[in-house]
Amino acid sequence: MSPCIFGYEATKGNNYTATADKQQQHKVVLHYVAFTELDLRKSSAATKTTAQLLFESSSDVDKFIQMARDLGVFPKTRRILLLVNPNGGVGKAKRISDTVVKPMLQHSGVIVKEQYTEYGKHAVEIANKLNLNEVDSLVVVSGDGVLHEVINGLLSRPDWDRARKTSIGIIPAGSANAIGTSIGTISPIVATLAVIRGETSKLDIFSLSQLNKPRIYSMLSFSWGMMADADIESDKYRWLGPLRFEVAGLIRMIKLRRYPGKIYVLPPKYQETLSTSELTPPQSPDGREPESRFKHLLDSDAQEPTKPWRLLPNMPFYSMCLLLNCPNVGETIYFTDTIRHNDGIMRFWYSCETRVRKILFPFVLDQMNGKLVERGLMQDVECGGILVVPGVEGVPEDPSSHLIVEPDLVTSPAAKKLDIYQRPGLFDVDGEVMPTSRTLIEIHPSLMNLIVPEWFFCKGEDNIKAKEHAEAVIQATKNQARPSSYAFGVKPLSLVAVGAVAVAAALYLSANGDSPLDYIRYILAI
Ligand SMILES: Nc1ncnc2c1ncn2[C@@H]1O[C@H](COP(=O)(O)OP(=O)(O)OP(=O)(O)O)[C@@H](O)[C@H]1O
Repeated sequence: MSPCIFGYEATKGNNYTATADKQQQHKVVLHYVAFTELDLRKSSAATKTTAQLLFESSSDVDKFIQMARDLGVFPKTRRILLLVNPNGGVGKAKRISDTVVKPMLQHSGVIVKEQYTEYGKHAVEIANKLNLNEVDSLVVVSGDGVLHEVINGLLSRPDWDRARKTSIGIIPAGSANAIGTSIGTISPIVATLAVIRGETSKLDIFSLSQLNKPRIYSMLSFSWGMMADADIESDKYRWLGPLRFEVAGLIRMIKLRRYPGKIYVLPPKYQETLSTSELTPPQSPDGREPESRFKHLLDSDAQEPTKPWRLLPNMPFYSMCLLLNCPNVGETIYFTDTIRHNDGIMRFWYSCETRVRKILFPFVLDQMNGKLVERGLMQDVECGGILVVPGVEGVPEDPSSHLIVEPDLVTSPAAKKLDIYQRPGLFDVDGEVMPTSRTLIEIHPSLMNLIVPEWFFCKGEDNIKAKEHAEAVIQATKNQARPSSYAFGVKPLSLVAVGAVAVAAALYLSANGDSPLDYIRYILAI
């Protein structure tokens, strides 16, 4: 990859003589990023460095700078609001901001205002109140959670249609960092370079509607079942960093739950089959964002959805469901290469599998190589909309809110025999919990603009250079032997985690009078 300039400093000294002190010469220092790896999913993929150009006169310096600007070599002047979550990840956001982001922005010509988020959901408020005349891009130094808040703050404004055009960016500094990993900006240097250069690609957004509740917007994922539980429960192990997902996932996989419910889907690209008058969405009474045309399905007294909706087969008990907008679920889970954040399609995976060994091994062995979905563990559905009808509704942590809405699925003798989970399973949207109830999920293709590296290739965008680079990266990823820190496809730290959990489980079982051998037999036999 060619080096990429992100800023410069010009000094004008005395006119040139062979003996002049170098410090006093006319010079331009170019700040640029050099790439050391082709696979930009690695945090060590790039380094920043400088080159010095000497000129004979100050007018030569001016001419050079003007020419470089005209040719687009230097970044364009823009105004950025930088939101830093001091608590993101294990508190690394502040360090990344101070040691990488701000020093790089200093010479870029980009005008920056920095603000710390002070409490949960603060970023929603900031994006909601932002003066759009003063900011061109809203960039977070955080995990995916704060970007989710920014999107929700912008899209819930009365002037959402203008706000959605403000470009948004992320410098990954959280635990999962799914968006940054997916677009190849996991290195803070590459991410900051992308923010400075300001190239954007379209971003599809999912909206999640529930009866009488404000709509929620998602740029990344919706899940229910094993993966949702593992993601949300992993918050207890935040101190472990990205490893927290593996530990929580393992615990949840060992005792899988069956969740009762039904899921209906619309055909993919359904919107394109509608006439223009059908496409114009009805405005909500307060003039806010357009309402859903399928809003009537949210009423629990509504009839079963009819054509073009269809009920997914293998109902009515799930072990996991996942809707995803990009290839990575996190830094350590590369799910599939078949999704892009701007392809206008919803891809949904679900599984009714509850045999531990059938789930555990693919998740341990294939979580980094994109083969998780190739194993047939999960059914893959392309769709244009989803209606999720859980058998038990409520706020998971509030027992007084729990309501069995599908008694046949939950309390029938057949359900009891299958040990169906009697409480609401967690609904996880972009890593945040939402109430578990009838939910309509719709796609809004290309609704927002996401800052990406200028070589990032997205289907439908005609950029040959970016396409070639993307293909080279995919090929390199497929060909590469696993990084040396992996043994038998598993990170040593994961092995330590697996070992620690196994020992803890054995001790726990011994304390309860059970034999650890019975436990191992139980896992292998189910
Ligand atoms: N100053 C703060 N104090 C406490 N919580 C905060 C603060 N600022 C933001 N938050 C909350 O921190 C949560 C997590 O933030 P973030 O997404 O940056 O990190 P993460 O969860 O570690 O990363 P990821 O989302 O990639 O897993 C968000 O829900 C946000 O509301």
